[in-house]
Order: sequence, then structure tokens, then C-alpha cells
Amino acid sequence: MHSMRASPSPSPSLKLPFPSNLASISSSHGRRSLRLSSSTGAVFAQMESTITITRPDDWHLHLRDGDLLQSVLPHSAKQFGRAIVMPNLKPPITTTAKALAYRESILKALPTDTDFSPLMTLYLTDNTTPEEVRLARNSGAVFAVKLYPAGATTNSQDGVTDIFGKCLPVLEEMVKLEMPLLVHGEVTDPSVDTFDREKVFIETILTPLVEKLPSLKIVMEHITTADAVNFIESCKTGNIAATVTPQHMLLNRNSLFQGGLQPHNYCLPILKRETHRRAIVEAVTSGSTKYFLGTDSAPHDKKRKECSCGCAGIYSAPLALSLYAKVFEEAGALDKLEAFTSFNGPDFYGLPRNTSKIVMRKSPWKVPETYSYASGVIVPMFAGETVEWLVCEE
Ligand SMILES: NC(=O)N[C@@H](CC(=O)O)C(=O)O
Ligand SMILES: [Zn+2]
Ligand SMILES: [Zn+2]
Repeated sequence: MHSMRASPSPSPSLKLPFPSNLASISSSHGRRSLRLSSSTGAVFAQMESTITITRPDDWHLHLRDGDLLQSVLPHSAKQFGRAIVMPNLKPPITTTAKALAYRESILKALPTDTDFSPLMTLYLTDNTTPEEVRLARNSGAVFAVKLYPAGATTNSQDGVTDIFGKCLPVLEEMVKLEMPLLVHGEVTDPSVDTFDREKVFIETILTPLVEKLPSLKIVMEHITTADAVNFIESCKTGNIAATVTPQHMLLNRNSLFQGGLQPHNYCLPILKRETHRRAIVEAVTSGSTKYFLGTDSAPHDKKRKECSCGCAGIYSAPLALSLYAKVFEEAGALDKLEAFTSFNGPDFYGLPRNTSKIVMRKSPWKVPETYSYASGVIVPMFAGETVEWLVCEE
């Protein structure tokens, strides 16, 4: 097995600075320790600079296949209990049989010391049948159907061209099966400005879809705009939720051009302006149960990112949890982190929450410049930069 080697290796520092926004809280012994009670009633301890939370799941992950799968999988499997595995392989995972075969290849590539579970998805096309979706549900291994508007993103060319014209029977079946539809929410009309594609999708596809099928479970994946937040908030029925990536909470569109073109910050939907980033952070750290962790970690070989027509996708799996902790810490909302990482997702999907825990410590470490795999290298998000939180007991 090719496991992914970091180069240079992370260098945990011995310094353990205390989170600045919590510095005013100290016990009668003058030691910085506190117990925080999350909004759902679960209690976790924060002693010195550590956080113990229920093991998180990743509700939007690209594991790829072949060499890349072998190398990226351990990063997710070490930290997360489960992941919703995206089906946009080449060729895409359009049938239950393909999903089961893909699941087997993931299980084969898993390190022996984890009980990580891949939750499979079906790639919706114009030709997907209700029978196929029933088969998927009955398999017990497929947990959602993914809508890629044809041409919207990486490997979406076989996606849906006309959801209302072609997919209604399938969607009606999904309502009956309580099978969630996961949505890449961007229109593909080339006349629509790239930065407006999510907003226009909400207006022209998502809103009419919810009107037509009000009880369909929908996850709007990787939301990027205040418009998406407003849409999610406006849905009062509990069957519409959203995943949020670290990049859309930490970066705005300036990061695409800082000091020159930055291909490793290029993902879809594209980063938006600061006002949108703030709206997302505010919604997610408010404690609403409608948002949950979905890294959209999307590895591409360095050569395919740094070229004249680079791929969209940011590789964040090794550091995503550190980044989410940073966002919640900076918002003064560390007590709400656990619900976002570990409760809201399984609750939405109707799955049990994980029972094991992970421990994160304030222990700055340097993100490797690259991770190597059998056929090349991958440049992670924030390559070469220092992040503060370290997942230390996995
Ligand atoms: N997010 C991305 O920029 N890329 C994803 C596809 C996707 O999730 O849209 C990928 O598969 O590379
Ligand atoms: Zn997408
Ligand atoms: Zn994705």
C-alpha cells in the first residue's frame, strides 16, 4: 500500500498558547480549565488547551480511486468515523453495483487500525431510474444521490441536463425512500457570471424544486454565499440542510489572486467576497442544526493544478479539523464545534452519532508543502503554513 508521505514532516511545537478569546475564563485555582456544555446537552471538557469531542464525520469527501485513494484515505480514516463519498469518478458511480464495488476498493485500501465507514452515493444522470435508487437504498450501503448539473464541476459531464424534465420520477421515489439529494448548487449557463452561479441556482432550480417536492431531503453542498444561508434559513421544515467547507469559512476571493494567481485556492463553487464568508461563519457558529461538516477535500495531482487549465478542488483532509476549530474559536463558539462536526450530520441522515472521541490540542504544526503518492504529489490547503490545533488522539 502506498501511504501518503508528508514532506517535510509536520513539526509539532512544544508551545501551547491558550486560545485568546477564552483567556478571561479561569478557575479558582487560576488554571485555565473549563467544562463547556454544548447546545445539545452533551458535555465536553476543555482543559488547558485541549478539546475532546465526539468523533466527527465528513459529509462531503472525494476519495478518488487507484493510487490517489490509497494515499489520501488514511488522512480521513484516522480522524473521521464516516464519510459520504462523492461519486464523481471517471467513469462516475451511476449504479448500485458500481457503488458497492467502489466501497470494496475503499475498504481494501483502509489502514487496519481504523473502523472508518465509507457511506456511498449514486451519481444522478438523466437516465437514472427509480428502480436503481430503490436498489441503492435496499443495499444498505448507499446513503444519498448526488446531483451534478452537467458541466458544473470536476467530472460532471455525465450529470443532469434538465432536472425537472428528466429526473422527477427518480426524485419522487427518493421522497418515498427518504433518500437525501445532495446538490452541487451552481447553474452552468455560460452567460451567468461565475460568482453568481450559486445564487441563480437557488432562484431557478432549488426554490422550484422545494416547492414541487417539499418533503424531499436536500443537502445543499459546500455553500458559499449569504444567499445560500438565507435560503437554508428560510426552509422551516427540517429536511433542508447544508455542508460547509473550511475554505469557504476561512478564505474570500482575494485569496485567488494574492501576490499572483493561486491555483491551490481554486475550487468550485468559487470563493466569494468577504461579506459572504462572514454570513456563512455567522450562520454555522450560531449553533443552528442545519449546517454540518463537509470538507469537500478534493485532491488533484500538483501538475493538474499548476498548469494552463487547472482543475478545481482543494485538498484539505489532513488539516480540516484544525481549520474548523480555528473558525469556531475565532467566533468565540468552541462550545458549538461538536454539534457541527459530530451531531448535526448523523441526525440529518438518521444515523447514530459516533460513540468514540477525539482529542484536539493547541499545538502549532506546519502543514507539509506536499504529500507524495505513487504517481506524484498533492499540494494541500495552506501548504507550508502553520495551523494551531492538532488532532492528537485519534
Ligand atoms: N469542489 C471542487 O472544486 N472540486 C470537486 C468537485 C465538486 O465538489 O464540485 C472535485 O471533485 O475535484
Ligand atoms: Zn461540488
Ligand atoms: Zn465536492
